[in-house]
Amino acid sequence: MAGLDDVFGDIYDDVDALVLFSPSGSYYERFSAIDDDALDIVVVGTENAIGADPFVELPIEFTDVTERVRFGLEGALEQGVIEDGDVLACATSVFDGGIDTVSRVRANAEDQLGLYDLFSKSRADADVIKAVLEVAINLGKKGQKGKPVGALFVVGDAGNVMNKSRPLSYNPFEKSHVHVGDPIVTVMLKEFSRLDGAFVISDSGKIVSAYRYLEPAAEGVDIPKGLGARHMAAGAITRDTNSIAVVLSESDGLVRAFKGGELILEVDPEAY
Ligand SMILES: Nc1ncnc2c1ncn2[C@@H]1O[C@H](COP(=O)(O)OP(=O)(O)OP(=O)(O)O)[C@@H](O)[C@H]1O
Ligand SMILES: [Mn+2]
Repeated sequence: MAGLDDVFGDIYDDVDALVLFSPSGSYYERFSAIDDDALDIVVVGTENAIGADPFVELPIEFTDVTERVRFGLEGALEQGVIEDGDVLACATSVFDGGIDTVSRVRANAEDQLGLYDLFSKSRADADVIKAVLEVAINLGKKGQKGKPVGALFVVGDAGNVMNKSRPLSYNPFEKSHVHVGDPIVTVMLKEFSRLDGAFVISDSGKIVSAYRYLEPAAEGVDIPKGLGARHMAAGAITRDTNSIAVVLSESDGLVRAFKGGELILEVDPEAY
């Protein structure tokens, strides 16, 4: 009689690599001990606490498993750890706790979201982009005194962004040296996001200005219908400069990221 291995075994039959998402140290060691030279093991996670090599870093702990896997594979392809067409067994956690699910996926280089590029190939530091994304997600979760709030952050290439925008009000960051990673910044950004305009942040994370009205050239920008002026300006400034933009929508509550004039990422803060 056939055992479960004969049935479920198809899932990991002839895979080129095993991709472990945020494994515990002991879990990782059990797989590293497998005696099979043809089987590569790749670890993906928000931090490499277990010192795995190769390792692919996630910018956020995607709660959507499809996004988590796609981002991980995009990063692994980009780093040359796996190849286009490789068959992978991706082991991850869908429910709370440890790894509970294995998906069989074929790596497809043409099916890239550009999500990995957003972090690794932008002018701004990956940590800065990650911090801004976190601020936007937190702002989206809590709103401003319970009311939904919108916000627009333009990150990187700040000199050019300043040249293609003008002030709507005095700049509270004029003489300050605050950085997106600083604990006080979340409070400040939350406070200042009540008023109009965009925050401009440098490659290294310094907050250059609040209250900027963006005036980029809008041609060649193809953002989804239904999004308004804030999203249009966000998309356009990333085409007109070497920046990326993170937008929290006041009307639908979603956080979106743009690069090169295109929508790259869309997440629901409530899911984090
Ligand atoms: N060019 C711009 N630069 C900076 N901020 C802008 C720009 N255009 C609009 N905004 C800001 O976006 C706010 C909302 O505008 P609008 O409703 O048209 O955008 P939206 O894309 O629909 O965003 P939301 O989903 O948050 O409503 C404006 O009140 C303004 O603060
Ligand atoms: Mn609107």
